[in-house]
Amino acid sequence: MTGDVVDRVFDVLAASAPEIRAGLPGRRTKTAETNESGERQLAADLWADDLLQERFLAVDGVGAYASEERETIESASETEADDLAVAVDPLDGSSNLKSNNPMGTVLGVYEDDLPASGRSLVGAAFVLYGPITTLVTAREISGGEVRATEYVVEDGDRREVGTVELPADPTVYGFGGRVSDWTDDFQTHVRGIEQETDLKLRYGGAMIADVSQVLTYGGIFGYPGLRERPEGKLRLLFEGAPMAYIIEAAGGASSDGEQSLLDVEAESLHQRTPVFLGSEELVDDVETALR
Ligand SMILES: O=P(O)(O)OC[C@H]1O[C@](O)(COP(=O)(O)O)[C@@H](O)[C@@H]1O
Ligand SMILES: [Mg+2]
Ligand SMILES: [Mg+2]
Repeated sequence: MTGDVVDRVFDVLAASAPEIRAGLPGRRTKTAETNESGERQLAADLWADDLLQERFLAVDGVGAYASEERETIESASETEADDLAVAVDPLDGSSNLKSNNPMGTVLGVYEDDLPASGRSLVGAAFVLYGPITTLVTAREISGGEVRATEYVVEDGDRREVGTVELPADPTVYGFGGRVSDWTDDFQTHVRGIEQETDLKLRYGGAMIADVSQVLTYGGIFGYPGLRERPEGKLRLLFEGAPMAYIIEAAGGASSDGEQSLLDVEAESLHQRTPVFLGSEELVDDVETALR
């Protein structure tokens, strides 16, 4: 039953992706509005949020919709006690719209009322609007095993490409924020990566696109806690936990600097957290450096 609802949510995301993509060209301008995180919203952010709210709340078995771009949780017109909640970053990396660089959509499907920790996730997915539109999903397949699968989205349908597994030999790294805003410990750690490893820098300013490189080539993506903002930038419910669910399903690891992002307690809907996602040994190294 839960698995069926999760599948329907993934289907709706796949069906909506080409439509969202097609609606982007005319919506690259900033509006006068700001979201709960204090960021100026683009016309595209607001439009994709409205579209996804309507679509997901119409799914049988989905009772609630929450998003980075709206203050409060929206409920379906008719709800049941065991309904699932969908939490969405409608456009991740939307500042890339101006320069025409890749962006994405992220979602988590939670079985508990929001805010809930990543341990309540029963599914997560992201769409990458790159040269082609791809969808990566993660959900339980049997007996507690969660699998990540990649699809190509064509004509609103998803065609399976295969299981996603991080390569054993990592090759890329990328960290967000300004270097001067990083803590001394984190600066030292990154200098070590630059000078003592063979990893190549890959950073594009959209978490989805950067994590997709990590899923493909192995490595690490992170947005650390900053000197003036120890909680970092990315949001736990809409970005950190869903991506952690996916990367852990693909054989990688996640961390807020101390523990798996799935174990971070969720106290508020728009809560931020430092985010590290990638190959297990590289995530372990960050935890050691920040300890
Ligand atoms: O420009 P910065 O500070 O490096 O931040 C980039 C990060 O912020 C984000 O754009 C935040 O996501 P939104 O675009 O959904 O607000 C991430 O995708 C990206 O990793
Ligand atoms: Mg985002
Ligand atoms: Mg966003």
